[in-house]
Amino acid sequence: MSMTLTGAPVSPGRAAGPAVTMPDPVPEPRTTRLGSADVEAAVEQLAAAAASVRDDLTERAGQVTGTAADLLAVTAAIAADPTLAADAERLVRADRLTPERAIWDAARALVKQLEKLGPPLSERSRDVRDVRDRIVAELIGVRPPGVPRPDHPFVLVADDLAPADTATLDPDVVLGVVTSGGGPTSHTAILARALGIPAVVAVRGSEEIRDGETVLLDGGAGIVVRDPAPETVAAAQQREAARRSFDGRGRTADGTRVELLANVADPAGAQAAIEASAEGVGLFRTEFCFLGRSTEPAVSEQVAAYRRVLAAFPRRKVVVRTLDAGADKPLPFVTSDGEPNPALGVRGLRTAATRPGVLDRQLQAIATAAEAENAEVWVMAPMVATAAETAEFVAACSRHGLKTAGVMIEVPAAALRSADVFAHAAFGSLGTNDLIQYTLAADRMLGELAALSTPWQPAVLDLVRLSCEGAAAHGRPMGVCGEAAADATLGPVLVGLGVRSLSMTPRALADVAAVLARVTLDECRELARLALAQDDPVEARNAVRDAIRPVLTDLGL
Ligand SMILES: C=C(OP(=O)(O)O)C(=O)O
Ligand SMILES: [Mg+2]
Repeated sequence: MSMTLTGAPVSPGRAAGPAVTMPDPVPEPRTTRLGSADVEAAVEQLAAAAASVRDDLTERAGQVTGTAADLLAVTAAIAADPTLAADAERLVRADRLTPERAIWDAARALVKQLEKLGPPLSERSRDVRDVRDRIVAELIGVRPPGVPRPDHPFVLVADDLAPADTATLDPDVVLGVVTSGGGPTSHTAILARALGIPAVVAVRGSEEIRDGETVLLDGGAGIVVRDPAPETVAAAQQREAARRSFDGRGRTADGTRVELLANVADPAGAQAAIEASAEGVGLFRTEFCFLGRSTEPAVSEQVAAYRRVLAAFPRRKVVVRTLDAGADKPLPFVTSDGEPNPALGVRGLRTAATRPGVLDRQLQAIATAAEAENAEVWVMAPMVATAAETAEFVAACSRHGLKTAGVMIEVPAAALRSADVFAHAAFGSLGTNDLIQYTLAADRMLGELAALSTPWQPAVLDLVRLSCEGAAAHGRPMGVCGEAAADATLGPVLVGLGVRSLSMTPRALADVAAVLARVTLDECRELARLALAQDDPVEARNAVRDAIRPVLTDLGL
C-alpha cells in the first residue's frame, strides 16, 4: 500500500529508487581494560583499522572534484598523519585500553590542542573527529559515518545532512534526498539544488522509512511516496532518463531575451558552467582566492587565478564580484573578530573603508586579468547600501580602467533607493540570499528560520520590483544572482518584475530555461502580479504553480 508524506519542496525533479538511510552516529566506546596478553593484537587491529580508513579516504578524495575533493583531502590528510594512531597505540600499551577507546581518547587530546591554537587550526577538529569515528566504526564493525556508498543508485534518507556530507553527494548515484529536518535555505537544500538532485526537506514521517524500501519523491511538489505503484516509478524513471539540456540562449515563449548565466566560484565551476552551456557568468565569487589563508594573495597570484576563470569565457560576459569578506565569509587579514553582529558589520564593500588597499589591489588584478583575456568583464561590489558607496566604487573601478561597474542589490536600503544607486551603477544584480536575510531580519544560516527565508516573501518581491524600477529609470539592466534565480517556478515572476538575467548553479539552467521558454512576457507580468497580490509566501508560490500547472507537469517539475 502506498503512503504519501509531505514536506518542503526544495529542489525540483522526480526520482524513485531504493532508500538508503544515513548511519547512526558512532557511539562513544566504553572504557574497558585489556588483559596484558591481548595488547599486541589490539595494537595490530588499531594499525589495520587506521590504514584501512586512510586508504578509503584517499581513494575517495581522488574520485571527486571541486569542494568535495578539498574537504575529503583534508580529512584524508588527517587520517594519513601518524600522530593520532601513534598516540592511540601508546594508550593501548600504557593503559591497556581497547583500541576503540584508545583512539577516542587520543582524538580528544588532539582536538583540545587544536582548539587552543585557534583558527584556522581549530577548524581541523571536525576532521579529527570524523577520522576518529571512521576508525572506531571499522574496529567495532558498524557502518562508518557519512553518506553510505552502496553500489547502486539510491534515494538518501536522513535527519539532516552535515556540510561535509552534502559536499560528497554524487548526483550520479544519489537520485534524490529526503530529510526530516532542515528548511528551504538549509545547507542540504542549497547543495541539493546546486547539484540538481531532487530534494524534499522537513518531511513528516520520513524517520519511518527503512533501508531498501522503494520511495518516490517529487521535489517540485514536496511529496514523498513510500511503496509507490510500479507504473508511477517507471514514469518517474523515464522522465529522469530524458533530462533536459539548455541550448545556450535564454528567452521567453515570445522571444524576450533573458540571459541565463552561471554562478562560478573557482576554475572547476567555470568548466561546469561551460558544460551546461551557460551564456556567461553572472556571479564570479572571487573569495576562493582569499579563503583559508592568513595573508592577502599577491596581485600576481590573483591575476593568475582570475585568468583561469576568464579564459573559459572568450567574448562572453563574466561579472566579477569584488571580495565579499565578513559575516559568513570571515578573512583574518580583512575583517575583525568579535563584532557582535557580523552580518550587520564591516563586510563586503564596507571593508574598502577599513582596508582600502585590499580593494585597490583586487581591482588592479581584475583589470590586468581582463586585459590579458578575451572575456567581457563586468565588475560589481557586494553589500552596497547607499548611492555614495556606489559612486565611490564606480570611481575606483574607473581609476583601474574597469568601465562596466555595477552593484549587488542585497541590502534593503539600496533596493528602496534604487533610482539613486543607478544614477551611478552601470548594472545591478540582486543578491537574494542576503536581501532575504536583511528584509526578514532572519539569519541566513539558521535552519529554524527557514520558513521565513524564502524569495517568495511578498516583501522581498516588492523590493525586487522597486530595484528593477529604479534601474529601468536609468536604463540599467537588472539581474538576479542569489539562490532564487535557480527556482524554475520563480523565474517567470522575476522576469515579470523586470529582471533580464538570471545567474545560478549550472545544474539549474536547463529547468529554468525550459519553463521560461513556455511563458510569454505578458504572462510573466501576470504571474508577477499574482505573486505580489498574495500576503504569504506559500500562497504566492502555490498561486503561481497553479497558474502554470500544465507547463510544470509537462516538464516534470
Ligand atoms: C549571491 C549572493 O551572495 P552570497 O550568497 O555570496 O552572499 C546573495 O547574497 O544572494
Ligand atoms: Mg550576498
